[in-house]
Amino acid sequence: MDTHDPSDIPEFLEMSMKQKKNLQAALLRKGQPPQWHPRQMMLGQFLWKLQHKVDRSQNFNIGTSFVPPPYPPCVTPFSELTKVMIRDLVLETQHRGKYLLLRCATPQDRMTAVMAMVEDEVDETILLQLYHQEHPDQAREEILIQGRTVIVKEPYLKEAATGGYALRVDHVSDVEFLAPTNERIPRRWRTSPAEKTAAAWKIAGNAHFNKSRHRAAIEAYTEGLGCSPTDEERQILILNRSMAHLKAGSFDKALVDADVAVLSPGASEKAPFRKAQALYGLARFRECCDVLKVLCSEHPSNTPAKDLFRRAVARLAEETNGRYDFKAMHAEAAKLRPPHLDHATFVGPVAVRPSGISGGGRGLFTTAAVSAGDILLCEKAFAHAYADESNPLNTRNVTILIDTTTDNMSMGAQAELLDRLVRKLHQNPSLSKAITDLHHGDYNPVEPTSVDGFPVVDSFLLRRIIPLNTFGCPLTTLSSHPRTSSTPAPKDNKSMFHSCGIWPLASYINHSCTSNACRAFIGDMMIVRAARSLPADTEITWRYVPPPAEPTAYLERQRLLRKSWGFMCRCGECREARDTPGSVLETRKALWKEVWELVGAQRSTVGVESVRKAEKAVARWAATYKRSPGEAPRLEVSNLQVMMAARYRACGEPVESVKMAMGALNSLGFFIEGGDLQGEEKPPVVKEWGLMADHVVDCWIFLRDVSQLVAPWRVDAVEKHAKTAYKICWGEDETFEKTFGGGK
Ligand SMILES: C[S@@+](CC[C@H](N)C(=O)[O-])C[C@H]1O[C@@H](n2cnc3c(N)ncnc32)[C@H](O)[C@@H]1O
Repeated sequence: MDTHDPSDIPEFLEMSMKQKKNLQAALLRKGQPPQWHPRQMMLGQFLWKLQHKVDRSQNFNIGTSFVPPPYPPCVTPFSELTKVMIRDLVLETQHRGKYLLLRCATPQDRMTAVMAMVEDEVDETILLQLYHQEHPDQAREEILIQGRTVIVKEPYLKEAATGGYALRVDHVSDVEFLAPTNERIPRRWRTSPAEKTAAAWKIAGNAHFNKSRHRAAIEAYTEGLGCSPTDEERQILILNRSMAHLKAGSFDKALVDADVAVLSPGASEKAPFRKAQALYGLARFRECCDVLKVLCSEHPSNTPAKDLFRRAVARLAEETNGRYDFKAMHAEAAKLRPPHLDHATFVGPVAVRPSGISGGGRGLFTTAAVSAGDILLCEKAFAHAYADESNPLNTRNVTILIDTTTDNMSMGAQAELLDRLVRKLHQNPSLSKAITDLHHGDYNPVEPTSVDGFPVVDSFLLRRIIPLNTFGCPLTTLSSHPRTSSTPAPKDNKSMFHSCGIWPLASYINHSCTSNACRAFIGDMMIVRAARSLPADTEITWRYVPPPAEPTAYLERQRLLRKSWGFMCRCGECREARDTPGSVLETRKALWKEVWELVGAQRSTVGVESVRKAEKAVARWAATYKRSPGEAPRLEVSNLQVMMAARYRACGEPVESVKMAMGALNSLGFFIEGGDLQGEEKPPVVKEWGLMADHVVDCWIFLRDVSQLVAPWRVDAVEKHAKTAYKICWGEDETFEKTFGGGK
């Protein structure tokens, strides 16, 4: 939702079509043995390219990857796989039930994938391409180290885009890196590491850790643990490994190590601290607080523990009562890049249930009555990829993933999101279900979620989940909204963003153009509020695509919904648009022209007679609808009424201008009692909130400003409604006064 879709860009479309043809040609050779080139030639070519590679840190570089048709990750235990040699492989085929034992014959190269030439035990050579191996935030360490042994399970051989052949590994769980002492390494490939003792491995591990080589550090500490360490050495190795896991984002493994350390005799205070850090990383704040409470009472001078305890208590409070310091969150988002904030998810009175919308699968429902503006959830992104919206491709390396099966393209941050998601699930299987349970269309995922004790991550499943469940997002709604942004809004794609993320619970919300909830962002936090009063057991809905800019946009909206999410919307607004005959659309077009000519923005001054004429034209337009505004909001009519309210005000007609502004709200389905400037002095009471269109807040602010001049008795009530509308759109009302000033 709201993400840039590069698949309509002609250059990319052309590239995709070309590659599709290449793929189809390659698939014709499926099952055939490849024409192998001599080993020296293949190694020479790879090394030559590596040596003559342009320094990519100095150049703008686009890496393209064409995703092959989906193939499943290996879920067969290693003991049931049989070894094959490179020469046994056939083209465009996944070799189920087989594995390759390989040694890295060259240093690695890095493009969209991590690559190296690898050889088997009879010295056959091939290019190995590993995808999604790296966490985008982490210091880049060597993954395919020359001389190291790797196992590729159920290998997939394909023609490489650059010519020749390659083993393509899309599933991180299909490759195993063997530590130097692993007994599966053939004797003639074995090298004897310099480190022989636990103490030496600890020193080696620490050296790697200090250079942010966390994989290597973890491996060294693991080797040390296999060298009969003393109790003291074991405690240090385990705690250091736990720390390296924390740094690598493997909170599950960090927790396992910390738990072992806590139970070891003579455990130091670092053990519960590591445990608390891992629990914090997994957002298990209550357990984290429990551990830290004991630690801080036993070691009152442990400052890092006290600091973490303070943060964990704050997160627990957010998670429990949904109260956030939004101003502080804005300050954090302004400072941090990427804007990944240190806050907890609050789940309000909502639950996932079968949707009431035909074909809608599951949806999110209220479990208690809520009022307009109430918080439904404030969710921390499970994964979030940031791009500076003012210059989204201002990075040296841009990745474009082109899926020729689904015709889906992702670029920059969207491609990065996939890497982030794969790494997070691979490193933290305890968190997987939140993502793998999300809607994935007709994709059939594999059953087991682990094999040989290791998590299985299906990157093709995630590739299906991402386009269906991802939200494009600004740095903050406050900084991007046309009303509060310091940069002018782009004319097209006004709510499309390059930054994006996955908010799993929010993903259960189905689409309706006549939505009843709104989302706003502060960094990687999404705030969802009720846009109207909702009784308990109401299905929450919002718009997947922006509201139509013009009456004819109905078909375009349906096309977008069908293309991206596979359904047609049948809300009141869409049914009204569908049932509107062409002749009525023609009438509306003519009326729009008439109104525009009478009071349009191109006219510097407008006489009150023209505004009255325009008002009549708008009334004729409003009479063309079959359904009430409550059922089918009339966005275009409302927009025109806002324009006329301003015109009446400029003509010195406050009563008429208030009537028009209230009319603009009524056209969106608002039902407001009192509040006009004639008759009794009754402040407006909103009985029903309507569609939360972009101009709703402006309307209320307009009403407040007019009231200040001619009817101060209504200012407080109007400002209260303005604040509620602001809270719904911007997610919070702490910045309301700064944006729109105080009421008096
Ligand atoms: C982000 S998911 C929403 C949660 C999803 N309903 C589920 O069961 O997990 C988007 C998918 O929900 C379904 N969906 C959402 N809104 C719908 C609507 N108004 N009518 C029919 N299907 C809808 C479509 O299958 C769409 O691809």
